This record gives sequence, structure tokens and C-alpha cells, in this order.
Amino acid sequence: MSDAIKHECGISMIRLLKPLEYYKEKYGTAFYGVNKMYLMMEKQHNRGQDGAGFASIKLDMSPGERYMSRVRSAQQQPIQDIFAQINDRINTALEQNPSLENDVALQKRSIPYIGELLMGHVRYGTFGKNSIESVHPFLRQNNWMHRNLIVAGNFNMTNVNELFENLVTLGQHPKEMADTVTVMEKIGHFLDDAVAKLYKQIKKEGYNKREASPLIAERLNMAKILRKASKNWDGGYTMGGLLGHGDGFLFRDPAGIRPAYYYQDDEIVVAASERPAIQTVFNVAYDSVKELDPGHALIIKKNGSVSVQEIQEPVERKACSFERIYFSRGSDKEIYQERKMLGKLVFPQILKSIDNDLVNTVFSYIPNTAETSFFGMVKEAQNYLNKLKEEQILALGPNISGDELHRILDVRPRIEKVAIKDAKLRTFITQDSSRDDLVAHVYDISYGSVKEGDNLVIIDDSIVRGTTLKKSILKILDRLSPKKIIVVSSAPQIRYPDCYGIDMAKLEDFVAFKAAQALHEDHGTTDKIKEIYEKCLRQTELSDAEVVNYVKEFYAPFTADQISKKIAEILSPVGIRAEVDIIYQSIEGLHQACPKNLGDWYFTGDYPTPGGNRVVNRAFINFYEGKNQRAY
Ligand SMILES: NC(=O)CC[C@H](N)C(=O)O
Repeated sequence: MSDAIKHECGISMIRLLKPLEYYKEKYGTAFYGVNKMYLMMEKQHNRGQDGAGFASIKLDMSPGERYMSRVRSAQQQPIQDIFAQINDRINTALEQNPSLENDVALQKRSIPYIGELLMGHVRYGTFGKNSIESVHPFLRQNNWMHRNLIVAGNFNMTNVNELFENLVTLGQHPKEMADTVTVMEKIGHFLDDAVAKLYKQIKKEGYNKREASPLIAERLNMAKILRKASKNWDGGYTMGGLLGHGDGFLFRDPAGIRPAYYYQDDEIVVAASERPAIQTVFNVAYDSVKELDPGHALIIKKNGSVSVQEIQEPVERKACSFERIYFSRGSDKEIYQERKMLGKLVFPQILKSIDNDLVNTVFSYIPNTAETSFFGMVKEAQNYLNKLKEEQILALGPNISGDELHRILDVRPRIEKVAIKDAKLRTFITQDSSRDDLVAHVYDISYGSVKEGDNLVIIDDSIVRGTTLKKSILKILDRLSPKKIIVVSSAPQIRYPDCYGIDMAKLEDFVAFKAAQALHEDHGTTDKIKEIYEKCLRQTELSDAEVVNYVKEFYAPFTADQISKKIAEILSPVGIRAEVDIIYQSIEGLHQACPKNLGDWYFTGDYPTPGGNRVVNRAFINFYEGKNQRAY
């Protein structure tokens, strides 16, 4: 990916179903859960680098003993930072008191972070700031064990302002505008309610206050609480939560926009945003990791019982296709195949662009995430050549000479590592006038990988703004003197904002939007832009369900090809010698390659929740009025 889009968050949850002694005995350490959590978070570090957090709960502690711990970091290497802190605490405790070494019960009482229920989170913010206060997990504390709530999520609500107002109407006074606080307070409100009602009921049954506590834990119906809390949520979400006494949950939105997976055996229950994180860390097979159904919650009671319950009725499945194209690690068995298919499906367009001339064409990719689609693209080039070779050989008949055969078979797709990413360079870049020259060097090239006059095909997973292409990649590739540079995007054109967890909230950031705008100017149809703005304005008072995505009309007059051509023009840096062509995946190709993840609103404008239409409506108004702000 050449455009850094800050995106996504990753969740990990672990519940150890056996006493800690069991893990000490079997795996040599009572810190088994903490160690596994570290690995789970590292394996998902692709999902968030703005911050990371960890929380754990110890079951069955006596009053006066700490049972919840949390550590968060917004440092440069946040996962490393939190686990360095955790390690430090553990090692210091072990050094100071050597008798702890083999006494698991004492470890549990005196060392923080160790526990049976653990949650980890890596964050890229979509709402609020990047300071430590915005880092998950969030904590809602109370002297009543059951009312303690720890929440972390991969989510974005389109109606967080409205949800905030609802809380205020309920008489609450949330301490922050962070969206995670709003969601947590919403759950917390109904949790408080449920605990109070249960307590009343249990008292009526003749139990005293002390006896009531374990009974509340047993009877607390998390599904019911989540049902009430999430009634008005409009967004994409996977929300994880822990309750002070030891219940845990992971809840996924009704359209399955955000991903969630889980695994269970008699030792552990584990959940994560990505399947391979679970597979690798626990060495379990692909099939034993389940996807959490949309609208459902995985609920793990303190007593170890596990259930999956419907919370909100699932709607049409619209799992985010960007997860498959780019966000998730490509190590997932299905995603790996899907990315290769994305590369395969763009090949016919490439062939056209190079005029079937594979002999004078070099294939390459933008490091690192586009590598898998590159393999798919190259394999298709091989297939194409094989067919050609077959025809040539058959045409020459049985008397073909060794030389002829050799000449035919010698033609292979030319694949090279052309672009190199100098990752470290980015951090050095300052804001002064020398910036552009520095930016141009974020990528480097392999000299000699391309002959003068070759076509150079370079695949990327998507093109959002195209800034890096224009300022760095195309300039540096041009130094190799290709005749034509064909930039291929394994994803379709990004035309609409995301409002479900990816930080792409402004229309004018998208190069496809800029291209359509330029086409309106070329065609003298800028009146249309004003007309769309007026239509958007008229909708601001409508309820979400009534809002229509009129921004589609902005693109409607132009074909995808016209827009791609304009994008090539916009992204060609001044003075470039090579001809630049830009090829995008088609929407049909995307659906064919990723059949389970048909959520494609950023490409098509078809939002899976009503709030999406309001967001895109607002985004267009912001663009037209020149307001540089997020639309949600
Ligand atoms: N990418 C995400 O899932 C972000 C979660 C949440 N909206 C935040 O900004 O903290």
C-alpha cells in the first residue's frame, strides 16, 4: 500500500478455563495467558500502531485484593511498551520475593496482570485524539464487582453524537466525547440497571447482601444487557468487554461489517479480529476457528460456560471487503487465495494496456502488502503465455526443432523487484521546503531491473489519495526509463468515505473524487455539483432511513475508465517521461474474488446501515462548503 491509510483496530480476548496452576503444570508458567496475549497482539499489530492496551481480571479474589489491571500506551512501539511494563512488574516481584516462583496462588494475589480473563487491543483512531486517554481498553469502575466494566472495540458508529445525547437525556454526564466512552457508558447504564434489579430480586428470595454477590454473577444476563444497550447503534463494530466478576463478551454488528473470530477447547476460549492470529498463537487448524455470526455475541460466563447468542437480528451480510484487500494479514488461508484472485482478475486489462507485448514488459509490485496479488497477476501472465506457447508448438507440428522449441519456451513473464520501500525514511521527513525531495526518496528502485523502453507494470492493493504515487513512486520509477508505467490497483476506485472503522472520512482526499470533479470541469457540468450539494442540503433534517446517497450522481456521468484516465493525468508528476496508465479492479472482479465480503460502500456508495447515507451526505456538504472536517 503506497498510501498509508490509518485504519482498523484489533481485539484479542482470552479466557483460561482451568485454574492457573494447571497452566503452570502443563506449560511451565502461570503467565501463560499473558504470554499468549502478547503474541496475539503482535500478530495483529498490522491493525493498530497509534496505541495498545491490555486488561486482565482475576477470578474469585477476596475483598481488598486487586482483581483488575490495565496498562495502556501511546508510545512509538505501543505493544512493546506495554509488555515491557508488564514484564518489569512481574520480574521485580519475582526478584523481590523468590518464594513466589512456585507458588501460583501467591503470584495471583501479589502480581498484577496475571489473571484468567484477558483482553488486548491495538488501535488506529477513527474518532477523537491519539493521546493515551483515547487508547483502549476503557475502564468503568465501581465498588460493586459486577458493575466494573472494561471495554475495547474495533468499531465506528455513524451516530455517536446522537448516542452521546441519549446518555445526557438519561441524566448521565459522560466525562469524555470519545466514542468508546459513549458505547461503554451505554452498556454500563444497562449493566447497573440489571445488577440493581437482580439484587432486589435475590434479597426478596431471602439471601443476605454477601450471599447475593455470587448469585448476581450467575444470573447476570449479558445478552439482555447488550440487546438493550445496542438498540440504537448504527455502525460497524466488534466490541469486547469484561465484567469485574469475570464474565466476558465479544459482540459483532448485525451486518458483520467488522471481523470477529473465536476458538474454544477445554483449556481456553480465545477471540480475535483475525483468524490467523488464533491459529498461529494456539497452533490450531483453520476449521476449528469459527467466525462469530453477525449480530451475535460470544458470551463467556465466569463459571466457564460459553454461548453464542443473537443480540440484534442480523441484516444482509456486508462484511468489509477492505479487510480482504488490505487490512487483515494476508496469511489467512482464504484471504491469501482472494488476494491472488484479485491479481488474476485485473490481468486482461493489463494485457490490453501493454498491447499483448509480454516480451517487453516487467511485472512488479509496491511493497509489501501487494505481494500476494502480484503472485496472482503473474500466474495469470504465465497461463496466458502457456496457452500461446501451446498454440505455437502445435502449429509447428511433430517436426519442431530443438532450437524452435527452446525459443518458444524461453519466453516467460519478466518479474522483478523494482520498488523498494525505505521505511525508516518517513520518520525523518520534516515540514520545510526540502520536504518534496525527501518524500521522493521514500521509495527506491533496483537499478537494471527494467530495460529502457520496457513497459513496467506495478501492482498496489489500492490507491486512495495517490500522493505517494505522484510524489515518490512514479518519479523514481521513471528514472529506469520505461516507455510506459502501468499502475494496477487490486481494489476498485475508492469513491466514498468509510464510516465503520477505517479513517477515510473526507471525499476530497480521494483521487477518484478529484478526478470526477476535474471531469465535471472539463465537460462544463459543474452546475451538477451545485445541484448535488443542494439535494444533500435538503436532506439534513431527514431521518437516516430516508436519506439517499446523491453523491452517486457526482460519478454517474462518467465511466470508470474515464475516471481512471483522469486519475493517471492527475497523478503524473511534472516532467515524467513515461506514459502513465492506471488500471483498477472492477466491482464485479472484487465480488468474484471476495465472495464472502461483499461490503463495498467505499467503492459503490451502497452503505449497509442508514447512518452511512447521512455520513456521505454530510461529507459532500463539507466538501462543497470547504469545511475540512470529518463527516461523523
Ligand atoms: N479503528 C477503530 O476501530 C477505532 C475504534 C474507535 N472508534 C477509536 O477511535 O478508538
